[in-house]
Amino acid sequence: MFFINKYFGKNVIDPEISIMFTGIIEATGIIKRIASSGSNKTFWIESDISNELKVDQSVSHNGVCLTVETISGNVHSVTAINETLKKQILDR
Ligand SMILES: Cc1nc2c(=O)[nH]c(=O)nc-2n(C[C@H](O)[C@H](O)[C@H](O)CO)c1C
Repeated sequence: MFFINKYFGKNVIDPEISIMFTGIIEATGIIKRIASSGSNKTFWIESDISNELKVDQSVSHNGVCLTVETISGNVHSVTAINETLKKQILDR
């Protein structure tokens, strides 16, 4: 599940406690599919706000800003490059 915010959010990572997302959470999304292409990963996410998004819009997912690539009904897709996957918590 992703926490989705159309604006910038911030992840606060405390290994003793867990991971807390700070910022206004506009929606939660369910990951419907993940596909790898080289070291990149594309996520298809179903959410109540997916159909309000625009292609090329920067949307925060668990505090990580990702660019919307496709929108189909209530599912949108984003791709995280390896650099992002290494630094962030998207695929854990
Ligand atoms: C707008 C945006 N879009 C993407 C994206 O589509 N895919 C991606 O992997 N990274 C993007 N980034 C950068 C990340 O939010 C993040 O700040 C950097 O990868 C550093 O961890 C940004 C800022």
